[in-house]
Amino acid sequence: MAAVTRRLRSSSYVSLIRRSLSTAPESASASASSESAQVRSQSTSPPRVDPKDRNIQWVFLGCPGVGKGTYASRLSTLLGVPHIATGDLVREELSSSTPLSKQLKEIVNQGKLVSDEIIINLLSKRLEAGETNGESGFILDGFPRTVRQAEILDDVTHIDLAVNLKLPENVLLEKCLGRRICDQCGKNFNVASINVKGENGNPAIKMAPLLPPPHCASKLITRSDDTEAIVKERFRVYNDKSQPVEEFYRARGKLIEFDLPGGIPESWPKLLEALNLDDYEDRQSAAA
Ligand SMILES: Nc1ncnc2c1ncn2[C@@H]1O[C@H](COP(=O)(O)OP(=O)(O)O)[C@@H](O)[C@H]1O
Repeated sequence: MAAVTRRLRSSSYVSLIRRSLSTAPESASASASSESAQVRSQSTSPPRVDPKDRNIQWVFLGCPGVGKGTYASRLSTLLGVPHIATGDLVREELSSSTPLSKQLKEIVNQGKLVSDEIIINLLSKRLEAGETNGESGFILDGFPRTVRQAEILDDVTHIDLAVNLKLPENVLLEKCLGRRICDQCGKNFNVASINVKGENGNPAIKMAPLLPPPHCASKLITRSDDTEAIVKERFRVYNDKSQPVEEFYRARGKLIEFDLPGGIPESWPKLLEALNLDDYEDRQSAAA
């Protein structure tokens, strides 16, 4: 583990990603997904080890709108590791006026994925900055999103756990359409009030809106890619390109499947339980 941490901290980690990118064949995705499809192991269960003694190099998977950002960010605060969301890196780039931002705008607003090359360059820069600041460990949100990205990550470092958050697609659509961001502070909110009846063996799901405080209420904006047509295209792209990534980690015994039972109050304690962190939060608050 120490060797991996050293490797992660050393700047060679970033150059390794770049080197892997230039050598990984495009066709790797197809072969890896068919290989993984043959090996179907059960979801894993993380060890009950104090996170202080545990290497935290996790990835969060899941459809657009499922709440990867919400839960990855809460866990990052709890565990003291950086939360790195590639969607945020893309949006930061979009807000600049570089030639790359124009290219990205077009891709993102069609609900498509940015190329592996571009996303890995953005991620490498972010990791490089983290290395300089002495960061250790990470929770990646929105990466990897293709099997090729997963293979490149696997080539350069060890991933301990892949957490796959799940919600039914009708709930995901409502959640995406309800998303709002405060233009000033950047915090995320959701104005959707979700109340889906249980049918066809699926449980009922209720989620209260996550409303902004008064000082953010007049500054809410909607992401340009959160329209119904673009969200549906993103679901299609997810099923096509990103779902095989679930299989990639399942085949390696690293996948935790987590069906969200409702909003944050119901889901957060259950997620901590699934990650064997349920008593860790209590111990942290007791120590504070
Ligand atoms: N790992 C990635 N690979 C390719 N494109 C990405 C990746 N991460 C983010 N993007 C681009 O940024 C957009 C927004 O990402 P994100 O905020 O993670 O969206 P979502 O809410 O759909 O999970 C994506 O639709 C895609 O165009």
